[in-house]
Amino acid sequence: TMELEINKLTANIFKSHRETCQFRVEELQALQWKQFTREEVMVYQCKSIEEMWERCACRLTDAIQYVVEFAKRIDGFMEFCQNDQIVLLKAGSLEVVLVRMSRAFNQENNTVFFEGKYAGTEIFKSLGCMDLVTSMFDFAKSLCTLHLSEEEVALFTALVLINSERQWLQEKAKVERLHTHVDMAFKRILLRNRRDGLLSKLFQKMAVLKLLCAQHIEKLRAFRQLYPLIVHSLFPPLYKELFTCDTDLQTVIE
Ligand SMILES: O=S(=O)(c1cccc(C(F)(F)F)c1)N1CCc2ccc(OCc3c(Cl)cncc3Cl)cc21
Repeated sequence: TMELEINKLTANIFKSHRETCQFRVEELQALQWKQFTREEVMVYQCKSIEEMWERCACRLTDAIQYVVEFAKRIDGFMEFCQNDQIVLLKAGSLEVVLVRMSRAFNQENNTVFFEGKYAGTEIFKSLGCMDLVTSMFDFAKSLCTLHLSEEEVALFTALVLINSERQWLQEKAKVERLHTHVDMAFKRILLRNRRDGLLSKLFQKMAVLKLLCAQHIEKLRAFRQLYPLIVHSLFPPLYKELFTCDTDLQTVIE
């Protein structure tokens, strides 16, 4: 029955999230008062723009690898054609990383987990894109105020990823069917937890996610104008496949 199918999908998405969330909430909470010292902040702020960009690109790629694994474990995702799997990951992986980042945000002092400790925006100064960094911190903060449970994060990130409105999908109807089932699963959980006001708030967040991803692409384009060889030789292949348009995607889905 449909009821049974939705229950099975819900359990599968919870399990996939637990297995691929990169950092458990308990770990992140245990670390949240481990701050960088003033000296450590200085060291980061003295790094070159090239080095900080390379670090962030690598950290982001690490996070995205877990999102790729999350997607692959969602029942139905691997049944999509290769093109559609790649289209969904290209469009949605950073969005999922940004939703997950809210779990690593400390609202008391506006710091976020980065390279083993919690950092304020000032640590990212040498990236040369404090507007994007600030927007990402603001997004993480705004998501924190919704106090999402791990189940709500799991279902919301699945919904963000399996989006049948993405451009260039070849089997849109197939993606739509799974999206509808994830949507039903999410609505059931929200009703059961008496959180039904949440979905409309989350839809507003999706619009912000889109803007943040567009901003990131813009900043990457500007950076690449200045340092083409850094991007070419030092940025992870997966990062380049997902965020630049000049490579055909191979390594995304093994
Ligand atoms: O580096 S993270 O551990 C990181 C962790 C916390 C806050 C940040 C930042 F930076 F958002 F405050 C970065 N990581 C994991 C999650 C994540 C998302 C985007 C990202 O990089 C995008 C980027 C930016 Cl925002 C500016 N210039 C170059 C790049 Cl590639 C990195 C990242």
